[in-house]
Amino acid sequence: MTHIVRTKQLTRAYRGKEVVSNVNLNIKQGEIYGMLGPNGAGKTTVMKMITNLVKPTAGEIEIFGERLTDTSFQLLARMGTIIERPIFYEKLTARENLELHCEYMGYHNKKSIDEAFELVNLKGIEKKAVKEFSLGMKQRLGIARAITTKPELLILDEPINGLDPIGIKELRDLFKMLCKHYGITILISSHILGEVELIADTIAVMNDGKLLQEVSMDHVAKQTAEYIEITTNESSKAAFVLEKHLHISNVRITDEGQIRIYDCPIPQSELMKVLVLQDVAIEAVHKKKGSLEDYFLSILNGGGIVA
Ligand SMILES: Nc1ncnc2c1ncn2[C@@H]1O[C@H](COP(=O)(O)OP(=O)(O)OP(=O)(O)O)[C@@H](O)[C@H]1O
Repeated sequence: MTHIVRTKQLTRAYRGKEVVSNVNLNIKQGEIYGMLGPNGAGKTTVMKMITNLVKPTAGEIEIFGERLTDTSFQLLARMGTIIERPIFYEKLTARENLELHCEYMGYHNKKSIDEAFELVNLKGIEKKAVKEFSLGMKQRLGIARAITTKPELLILDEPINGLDPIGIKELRDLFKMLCKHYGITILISSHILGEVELIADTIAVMNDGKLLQEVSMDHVAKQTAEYIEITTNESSKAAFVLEKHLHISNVRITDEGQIRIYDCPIPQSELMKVLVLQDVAIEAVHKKKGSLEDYFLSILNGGGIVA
């Protein structure tokens, strides 16, 4: 598996206080990687270090397989970024802003500016001065600017802040499309679970400067799958019966002694019949679905869900 970004023990301290501590990220080529965490978790600082805006106190960053240093201009030219709010020359038009950006980046394919405007749905208004743009339009212009130079890696810090639901959906679709059709790897941060879960392939959960978990959404989906929960004070016997008589082994016994059956291959009624016939005393049976929110809260609270 090729990794586009890897950080090793990445750490940053301000006045002796670590705001990012020993963070190891592994961002794979072609994926959308979501950094999730409350305000102040350290997400922006990690992104600033990856884009050379802030120097790490300790640790290493590897981008496109090369170690990032003070002079890694070639590596930085392969990235498109929006860190914190995108800043523009307000009196200039949207197009002039992008043209200036291309000049600054030494990128000389002006046609890509038209493509970028089209992709972010700003075609037709690119001759307007940026000062007339709404917040949502500025966010989209920021993304247009980040993609004009055809980056291989997009780094977007809270890109959907302040957008309305339609704007959010448009950007979500755009990110997926950039990833799928253009093969761009995207690192995106957010403090809102619902935003990240809908687009990310991998999620890094951060809190208080630490990476609590790096997990694939496929894994999370399994953790939050449907299950049948049986309440009994004979959980070991029940698990034995399930295995012996029904060959059901995808079972977990909770701390409270309930049995959770994942991917149950037979109807609930049949399951009950067999347990009752084998003399297992059952108090209750429920069909349940693990919630994604609970899953992440359990990570944030230092728990973690065991498969
Ligand atoms: N230049 C700085 N000097 C001192 N402390 C800083 C500096 N930049 C960031 N911090 C502190 O580092 C911590 C992490 O900030 P950071 O902006 O990386 O978090 P975040 O997860 O991106 O949150 P947010 O979404 O609020 O920006 C915060 O406590 C912040 O106050």
